[in-house]
Amino acid sequence: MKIALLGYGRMGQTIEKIAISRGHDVVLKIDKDDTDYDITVADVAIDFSLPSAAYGNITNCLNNGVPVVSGTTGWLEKYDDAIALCKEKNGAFIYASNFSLGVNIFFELNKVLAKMMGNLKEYNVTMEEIHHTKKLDAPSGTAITLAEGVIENNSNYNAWELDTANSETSIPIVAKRIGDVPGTHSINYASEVDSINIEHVAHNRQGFALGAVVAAEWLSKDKTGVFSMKDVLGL
Ligand SMILES: NC(=O)C1=CN([C@@H]2O[C@H](COP(=O)(O)OP(=O)(O)OC[C@H]3O[C@@H](n4cnc5c(N)ncnc54)[C@H](O)[C@@H]3O)[C@@H](O)[C@H]2O)C=CC1
Ligand SMILES: O=C(O)C1=N[C@H](C(=O)O)C[C@H](O)C1
Repeated sequence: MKIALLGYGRMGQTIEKIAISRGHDVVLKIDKDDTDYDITVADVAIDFSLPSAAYGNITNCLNNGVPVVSGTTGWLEKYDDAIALCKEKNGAFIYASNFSLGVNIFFELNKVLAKMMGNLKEYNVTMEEIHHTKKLDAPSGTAITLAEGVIENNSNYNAWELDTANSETSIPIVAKRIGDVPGTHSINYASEVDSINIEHVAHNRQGFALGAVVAAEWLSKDKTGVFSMKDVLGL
């Protein structure tokens, strides 16, 4: 498979190694100063760029009939426009706030726990995410997906807020930036008598990168439409 990497930073470089180890050719490595390139030389594109760049990269792929996988976070105010373009162009697109297998299992665990806690009003939920100091967006895309998982499955909550919640129905997400932490997410339900805590800890970026390459392999096999990692992993 011929892969275009849109964004050649920490994730782009990790994805390149994994893609090559799985027998793929990386035919384009596009970073911030590359404006003049032909995306159609690739069978599939993988975008891990910046919140400000992701939408332009995705629309370029969809407008040129190239299936695109995006893991960039912090651009989701334009997600519905990307979906509409994908449908209009009969294209293929996957966005995931987190491509790792472990986090996608954690997403499902979070939903089950949220449902179980729905009738237990004595527990209050809080979330925490910890990432490296170079991260541009807060809260993380993964934390937002986790908060949405609680809101969809527990009628005690209808919103999330960064740091402190201003109402009982809002989930506070505390975002910490420390060293080179690849990504730690935890969800805590606390009552006066006890607490329940679930946590996912990424040890490095390999899991995110492998998931993105697996998603690109899956998407490039004659798929049209908008998909998620649940589709790829069959969860
Ligand atoms: N969904 C997931 O599983 C994961 C998502 N991420 C997200 O992926 C994104 C990238 O993360 P990192 O690689 O750690 O960041 P990074 O800062 O190391 O790399 C981003 C690269 O994009 C480049 N760039 C800037 N403008 C561009 C443009 N127009 N086209 C292409 N590239 C451009 C930058 O120069 C930089 O080299 C972030 O939004 C991060 O939150 C990171 C890890 C996992
Ligand atoms: O910026 C990162 O590094 C990460 N970003 C993603 C997010 O915002 O959730 C995924 C992962 O946690 C690493």
